[in-house]
Amino acid sequence: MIELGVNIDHVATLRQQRHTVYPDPVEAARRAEDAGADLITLHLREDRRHIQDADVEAIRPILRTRMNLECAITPAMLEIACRIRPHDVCLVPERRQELTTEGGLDVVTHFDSVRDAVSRLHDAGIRVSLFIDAEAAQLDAAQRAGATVVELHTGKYAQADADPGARETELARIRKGVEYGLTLGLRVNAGHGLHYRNVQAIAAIDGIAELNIGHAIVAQAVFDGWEKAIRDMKAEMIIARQAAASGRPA
Ligand SMILES: CC(=O)[C@@H](O)[C@H](O)COP(=O)(O)O
Ligand SMILES: NCC(=O)COP(=O)(O)O
Repeated sequence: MIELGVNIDHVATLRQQRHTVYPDPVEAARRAEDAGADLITLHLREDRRHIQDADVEAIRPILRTRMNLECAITPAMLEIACRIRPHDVCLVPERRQELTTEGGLDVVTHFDSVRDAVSRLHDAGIRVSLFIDAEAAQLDAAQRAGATVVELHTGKYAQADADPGARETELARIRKGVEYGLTLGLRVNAGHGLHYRNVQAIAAIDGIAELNIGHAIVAQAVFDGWEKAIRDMKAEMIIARQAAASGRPA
């Protein structure tokens, strides 16, 4: 089956907007698990625009599922990850001025630093995922760097919402990436920019193990409440996967 990682970054965004104590990402994580989240994803950005170090510390021990900590490859972040020891670390590229994560990690170009980071995290007992674009060269490099998991960046697919041709091109690229990643023996996850109307085609791709979704769930929670927003997203994913498996249109 397919797993849902609920990304709680933008619960913290709302809190940081006014430096209040609410809404509390710890409560968001606990209640996400109650609603069926298979894991909790959070991105500790270098600029600390949403998730704070204290959030990561507080959430790690209360989780009943697993923590997927997203971070950039910097000495400080690797230090934090090795101290907190989440179940998974997903290494992501970061640019200070970006609105959100714009592209995948360029493992080909930064091969040595990625390989060293993977090795250091593995030594700490942490599974490592690399957030990459669905390109054969990046998948090859990810495997050679020692990662056992990749997360394919679905941002371009999501941006093509209004352009059916571009959407199909991106979907085909992701399908091909999943297929190739599996032949390399990688666990293949995906995420970024997925929402209630575009998640189905991605969830239907056989072989994707997990989708990480945040912004759309937090947005939907404004209208429906947090738990319902999570349950509904998971239902969309599972129905799409089951329909694809049985040859029915989702
Ligand atoms: C790496 C990734 O795709 C997520 O972490 C996403 O970027 C959410 O965090 P931001 O919205 O801060 O980019
Ligand atoms: N890695 C992708 C993620 O965690 C969620 O991204 P988004 O749904 O907030 O765009």
